[in-house]
Order: sequence, then C-alpha cells, then structure tokens
Amino acid sequence: MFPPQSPSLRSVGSFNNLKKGNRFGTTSTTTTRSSSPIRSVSSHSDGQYHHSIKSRIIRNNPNSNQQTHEAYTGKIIVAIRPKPISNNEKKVWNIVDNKRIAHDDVGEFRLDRIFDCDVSNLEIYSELCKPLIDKLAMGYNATLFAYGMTGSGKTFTMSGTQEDTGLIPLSISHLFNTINEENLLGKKKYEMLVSYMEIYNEKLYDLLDTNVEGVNFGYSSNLQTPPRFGNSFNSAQDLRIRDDAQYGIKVVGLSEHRCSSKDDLMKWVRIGDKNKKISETEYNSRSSRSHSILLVRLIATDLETGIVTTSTLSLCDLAGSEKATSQQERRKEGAFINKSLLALGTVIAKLSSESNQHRNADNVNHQETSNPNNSHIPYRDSKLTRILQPALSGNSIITTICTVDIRSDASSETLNTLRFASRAKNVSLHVTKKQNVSKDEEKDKLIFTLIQQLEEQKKLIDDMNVNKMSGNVLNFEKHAVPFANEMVANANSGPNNNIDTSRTEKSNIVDPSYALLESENKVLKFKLEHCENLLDKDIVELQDRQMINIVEMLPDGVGTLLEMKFQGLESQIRQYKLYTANLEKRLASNKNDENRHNSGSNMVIPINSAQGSRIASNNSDISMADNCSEEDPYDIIRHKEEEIKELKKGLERKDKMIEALQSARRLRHRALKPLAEANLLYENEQENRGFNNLER
Ligand SMILES: Nc1ncnc2c1ncn2[C@@H]1O[C@H](COP(=O)(O)OP(=O)(O)OP(=O)(O)O)[C@@H](O)[C@H]1O
Repeated sequence: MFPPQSPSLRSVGSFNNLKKGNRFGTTSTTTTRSSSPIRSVSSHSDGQYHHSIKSRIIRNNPNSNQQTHEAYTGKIIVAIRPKPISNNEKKVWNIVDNKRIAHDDVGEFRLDRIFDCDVSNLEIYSELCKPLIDKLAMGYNATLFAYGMTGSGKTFTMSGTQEDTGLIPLSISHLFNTINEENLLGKKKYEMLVSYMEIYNEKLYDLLDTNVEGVNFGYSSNLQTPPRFGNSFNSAQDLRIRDDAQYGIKVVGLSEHRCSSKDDLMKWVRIGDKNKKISETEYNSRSSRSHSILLVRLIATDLETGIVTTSTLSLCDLAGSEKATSQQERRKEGAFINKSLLALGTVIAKLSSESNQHRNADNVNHQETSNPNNSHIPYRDSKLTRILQPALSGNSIITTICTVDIRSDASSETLNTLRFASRAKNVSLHVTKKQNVSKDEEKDKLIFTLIQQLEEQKKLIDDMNVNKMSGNVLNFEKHAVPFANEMVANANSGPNNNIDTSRTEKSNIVDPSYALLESENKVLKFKLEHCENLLDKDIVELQDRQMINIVEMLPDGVGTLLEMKFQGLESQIRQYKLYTANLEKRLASNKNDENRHNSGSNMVIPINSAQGSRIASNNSDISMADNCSEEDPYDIIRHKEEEIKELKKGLERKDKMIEALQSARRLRHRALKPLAEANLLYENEQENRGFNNLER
C-alpha cells in the first residue's frame, strides 16, 4: 500500500534522537531561562519525552521569567491536527501520545505536538498561537500556517466556524487585548495595518483592493469603496514581488489598511475571505483554490525611548494538495496548488538538511540560522515560497499546523503531510527584532517640548493677567504716578505759577480743543488706514517679482496711469504727514497750556480712591476727589500722545511703501527704456522714410 520507505521516512527514527536542547525556541545569550522548564501535562507517558511543546512555548512566553532582549533562536514548531472521523470509519493512523503518530506499516512520526481528533480551535490557539502573538507583541515577526491535504480542515482551523472560532479571529482578539493593556500603561503607541492576498494559479492578487471593479458583494457599509466581487478576477492585477531591504520581499501595490480595533481588522478579514477563490471539489464542497496570506503589521513606538519596533504577523491558509480531478478547471488549479506545495516542500527539505548539517558540524554554542551554509534555496520556484522567503530564511518565528485525515482513504496524503511536518520542525530560526528610532518620535518629542513651553507661557500670561486685575494699583504706581509727578514738576517750574481755582472742575481741565483733536485724529486715522489698504494692495502686487515683470511689459499708457496713481498716493501721504505734524504741534502747545493752568498746590486729579490714595502718599500737594468716575485728564493726554505715536509709525510704514513704489517705478522705467528707444528709432525711421518718399 505504501511506497518503500523513503530516506525521509527512515530518518523518522533520527528525529527521536535529536539533541532536544537545541531544538527548542530560546532567545540569544541575553536570555534568562526558567530554571525548571514546565513539563507536559499530557496523560500520555513517554520515556523520551523530556521537553513538551508546552515547555517550549512557555519558554517563549513573555509572562514566564524569561527576559527576551535580542534574537530568538529556535525551530519551526510543528503540530498535527487530525480531522475527526465518525465511529463507523476506519482509521489507519494512530495517535500514540501528544507527540507521536504512527501507522502500522510505516512507522512512527514524532512531532512537537499531536492533537486529539476532538481538540477545539480554542485549545490549539491557547497552546500554539497565544505564545506566538505574545512574541509578535514583543517585536518578533510571527508566522502561522496551515498545511495539509484538501478537505483536512485547514480553513476550519484558521478561520473557524460560528461554534468554534478559528485561530485567525482568536489571534487578532488576543493581539488587540495585549495592545490595549499596553496602551493603558501609556508606555507604547501602536499602529496596525492589514493586508490580505492570495496566490491563485501562480498569480498574486490583493484580496482587499478596493479599486478593483466589481459588484458590491459582502460590502461593509463602513468602508468607503466597495471591494471587488468575490471570485472575480476580471480587473484584478497580478501583483509583482520584489526584494526589499527592510522586509526581505515586498509585494508591489498590495494595499495596506489601518485598523484601530479588533472589529475593524475583522471587517477586512471578512471582506478578504469573501474575495477568496473557493470552489466545490470532489473532496470539499468549499475548497480553497488558492493560498491565502493575511498580513498584520504591528508598529510599536516606545514613548520613552522613541524606539520603533515593527513586527509582522503572517497567517496563511494554504490550499490543499489534491489528486487529479475530472473537472478541467479544478485540474488546472490543482496542478498549480501541487506545484507550489512541492516547491514549499523542497525549500523546507533543503532548509532542514542545512540545519542538520550545521548542527552536526558544530554542535557547540552556535547561532542557528535556517541556512547557515548559504547554499542555494529555491525560493523563486513558486510565488508561495517567494512570499514565505523572509519567514523561512529565519526572519520569523514560525508555527505550522498540519491537518491530516487519519482514515485509510487518505493515508498516502497524510504520509506526505507528516513527512513535510518532520522536515519543517527541523528548520532552524534566528529571529531578530526590527527596531529603529523614529523620526516621527523625534518630531513628537519636539512637539511635546514646544507644547510644554506653550503651556508654561500660557500660565505666565494667566498669572500676569491675574496680577493685572488684582494689582491695578501696581500698574498705576508704575505709570501714572511718575507721570503725575512730572506734570506737577513741570507746572512748578513753568513761568506761570498762579493757581486758577476755577479750573478745579473737569470741564475746565479738559479743553474743548481736546474733543476737536480727538475727532480730527479719528478722521486722520481712518484716512491713513484707507490709504494703507490701498498701498498695501499695490505693494503686495509690486513686491511680487513676476508682477513687476508684468508691469515692465505693460504698454506705455497703462504704465503712465499706474505712475499717476502712485504719485497721487505719494502726495496724499505727504499731505497727511504735514497734517499730523501740525496736529502734534497743536497738541504739544495745548499740553503746555494745561501744565501752566494746573501748576499749583490744589490741583484736583479725579481718580478712583485706590489710585488716589497711592498718589496722595507720594505727593502731599495733590488732593483727592474720591469716588469720581470721570476720566483722568492725564490719561486723555497720554492717549493723544499714543495716538500720535501710532500715526507716526503708520507714516514710517508709508515711507517704506513709497520707497518700494519708487524702486518699482525705477524698475519699470529701466524696462521701458529700451522700448521707448526702439519706439523713437522706429518713429525716426518712419519720418526718414516719409522724408525720402517726399524727396522721391
Ligand atoms: N476538526 C474538524 N472538526 C469538524 N469539522 C471539520 C474539522 N476539520 C474539517 N472539518 C470539516 O471538513 C470540511 C473541510 O474542511 P476545510 O474546508 O477546513 O478543509 P481544507 O483543508 O481547508 O480544504 P481545502 O484545502 O480544500 O480548502 C468542512 O466542512 C469542515 O467543516
């Protein structure tokens, strides 16, 4: 019934004799191992069973007392999941214990874990996937793939059913739980991106390409663009794979979608699943006709150190190997599937034998890698091996679930699967984290510092405002008292020291000319603003080099018009300047008058009580008019002075504008000069011609 024992099958015995210490996943020299590895909880007893899959996984678990700093060194973990059979079906493969599966005619295969037929997805997940996801969250790439003959339960295991949730949703859920916990601690910031692709008939398609035309099939209302119709490849593109320095390979044009929650990510998974190529075959009513690969990229930024760690989770549901079928299309698909699985098998066999050779040659304290001898591994023989190249060449922690059918009908396919599994578990891995310091993080830090500065400044301003509100007195002391003293001093030293008691009323202090001045100032200000607006507009235009060029190109007439406008504005400014100077003069003489009138001991300064008492304490000559709410005349004078200052500033600006206008005009003249000369030349020529004609 079975072919003669192949070399690989003969080697089964040798797997039992492997040095187990080398086979289990560890981290590099910086790793602190648990002193007593937890042993199997299995009821199966096996004398040679020293290191259970549990101990292997627990050592990889971040919750154990192991501290992982650097590289992870280990092997591909391989587990077998047999498909359940009914009572009346005959099985030919027997599960000896949780590590061994045997066939009476063939012998025994020893693997990392053999599950019972009635195992649930949740149990498989807890034992195999959870530790893998934990490693992913720590920054290692992680790959999980299901391998097995058609109909053996790969999709059942990976995607699951309503009753038995699959490894993909369970892993995603655990990943988000882990991230949310870390988020709560506030030490890391996570970003998650999802891609989903399939290899169908040796072509690579994006299962989440929302640009592909198609009927709205399974379209989630939360997405902006409907994905393509499931199973329709009319407008889908065969994507290219190219080498990539950062990730090993890159699928050119594969879409990536940001996900902020588990539901978000699962939405994309469901869309991708709907787009997968699925058909009915003799063995499976819903057979995956393609290899599907779900990629979840996790970008973790340590907020304290700024170190960014990128890790990728690859979840692969491979198409199943199958016998030739009568249907032409299925036969073609089957041929492609078998070819790519063969390529995967060859790559695994090569990597396995490389690892063996390397281990035999140097069994002491070496760093294991999947291809230590750097011999040729035919990754390019298929799209599948090309896609898995970075993971298989040691860039990812890998766990493989091989689904098998233990019935007699499928015994040779199961044998093939177990051979594949035996080789795969031999493949060494040396996985390092991908870390770098984020440029974004540097920016974030800068922004953070700036925000802090801003906060400090805001606080300072708030404090100052509070001081200002509660300490008007201080302000007053600072500004008004010296001013008042100065006024008094001026008055005392002035020529007229006579006290005019009639000026003790405010109406007497504030000369009507103030009101006039004020209104004149207002008018002047308004005119200046208007003028400024006009000039600003022109300056903006003229300061623009292109505009100047355009002006230079303008015909003479337009240029002259512009010039006239500028000249008009200039003269207007000059007039305003004169007018303001005049006002200033008048204001100054007015102030002197006031000083003269107010000099003397009984000057009344109508200020509020708080301010008044301060003045009184500084100058006993000044009496107070308590509770007087009217305006301080000195304030009025000060306002006028401030206004004048502002006007002066405005005029300075105008001067600058005029300078700019003049330079623009000079430029224009320079540009127009050749034109004018050419024009003159032309006119002279015309004149000469006319003259010549006349002569003729
Ligand atoms: N462990 C299991 N328990 C219950 N039902 C199972 C199990 N494994 C597989 N099945 C059932 O067997 C059928 C085939 O399974 P599935 O589609 O997962 O196979 P597959 O390996 O993905 O096949 P293919 O390679 O053709 O896509 C399904 O109806 C599935 O529900």
